[in-house]
Amino acid sequence: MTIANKNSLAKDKIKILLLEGLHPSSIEELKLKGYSNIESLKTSLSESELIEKIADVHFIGIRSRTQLTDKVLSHANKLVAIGCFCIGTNQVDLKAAQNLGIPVFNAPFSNTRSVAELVLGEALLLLRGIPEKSAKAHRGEWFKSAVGSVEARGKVLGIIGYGHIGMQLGILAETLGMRVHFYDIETKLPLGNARQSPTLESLLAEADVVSLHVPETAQTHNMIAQAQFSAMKDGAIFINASRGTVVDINALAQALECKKIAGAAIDVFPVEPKSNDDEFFSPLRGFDNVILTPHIGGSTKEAQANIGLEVATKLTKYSDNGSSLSAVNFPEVSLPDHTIPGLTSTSRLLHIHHNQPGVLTKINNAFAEHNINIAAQYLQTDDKIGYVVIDIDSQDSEQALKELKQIEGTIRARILH
Ligand SMILES: NC(=O)C1=CN([C@@H]2O[C@H](COP(=O)(O)OP(=O)(O)OC[C@H]3O[C@@H](n4cnc5c(N)ncnc54)[C@H](O)[C@@H]3O)[C@@H](O)[C@H]2O)C=CC1
Ligand SMILES: O=C(O)C(=O)COP(=O)(O)O
Repeated sequence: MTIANKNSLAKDKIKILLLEGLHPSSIEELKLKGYSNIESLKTSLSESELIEKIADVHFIGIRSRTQLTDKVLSHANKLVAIGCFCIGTNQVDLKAAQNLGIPVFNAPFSNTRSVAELVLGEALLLLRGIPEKSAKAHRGEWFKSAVGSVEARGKVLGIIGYGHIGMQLGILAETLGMRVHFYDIETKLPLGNARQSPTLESLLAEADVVSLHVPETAQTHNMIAQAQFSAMKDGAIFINASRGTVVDINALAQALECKKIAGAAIDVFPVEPKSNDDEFFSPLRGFDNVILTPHIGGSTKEAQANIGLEVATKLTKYSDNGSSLSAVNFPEVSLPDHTIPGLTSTSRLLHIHHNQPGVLTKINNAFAEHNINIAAQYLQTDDKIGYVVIDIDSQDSEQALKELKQIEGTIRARILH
């Protein structure tokens, strides 16, 4: 049994729900830090199941399938933080979470190498027409031919979205002698001999292999549709391991049908089955020259183990000392550990508020009125919210919490320890 301040929760009362079969490293890390009240499920949950379950959960861990919508979050009365055990955070309504004072953490690097390796492997196979030849062989057909088969060496790899994955892919591809061109909305430092294309159209016109590595945003929705397929080279190879919504899937099916695109590898889909037991429907089923994979770009032993540890550590740090470093929707505060000798007799309080002028002054005035001595104070804001962490003498913690809750603009206030 862990001991807690009267107004903070004992660790064994902190309820953690982990979904989508997270790697055991996540549970190991949580347990190591003293969190034992963990429910871990292999699958995602539907909206109604989530609404029911999330009501008494303090932390939730998900991957890319679980949709934490505004509606679901409005039932998350006790939720302290969300861990996305993946890169993408588009499955969470980040604004809704922010308004409720709930930080969202992810693992921005852990599975990037896995995606880059998969994409490069697929590019090589598709340039040689292997998926088609393999499919025929499985049906008893012998299709020995060099027609349409080319080496990767000297070919142009067009990367759309030159971020963590796109850059690694570029470096790996150059080791094979590919020429790397990329398109990004930001000006990026080209690694190796890569070069940035000024427009998406110019990139599409020059690439032998086009690979997508952008996040799901309003801007990337259907960014590759009929016009973009038309702008590609005849016989180009197309790869998408980013998000299904980035590509008009029917336009891709058409481009494959008319042989504009010679082959494709698709890992992500506009609609993906909720579990391995559900049937997968797609207009791309049945094309021998298309590699279809069930959203496994980041699904390697190494990536999942690293992600489990990384995100669990971020959640326990936030829970243990209030550190919000690397939250994607929340002001980032990096804090000293409260177990540092000399700080043990202090209490730490967290205050999350709407970012409006004067909140800090009001807090300090209220504390001064009650002779509450502030040992340390950390404040960060973003355009919407402010996050202040305050260390005070332990004996004053209850009064301080009372004062914090009365400050105008307060979203949440609690005693951490
Ligand atoms: N298939 C899978 O299992 C996985 C898929 N992903 C997906 O891959 C995406 C990319 O991952 P990272 O490279 O780590 O992200 P990142 O954030 O490092 O890079 C994304 C890049 O895209 C650029 N970008 C954004 N909007 C753009 C636009 N409209 N046009 C052109 N460029 C644009 C950004 O400036 C940035 O350079 C993730 O957001 C995620 O959705 C990530 C991991 C695994
Ligand atoms: O990291 C990402 O964004 C991914 O797409 C991987 O998602 P997953 O953890 O495999 O559900």
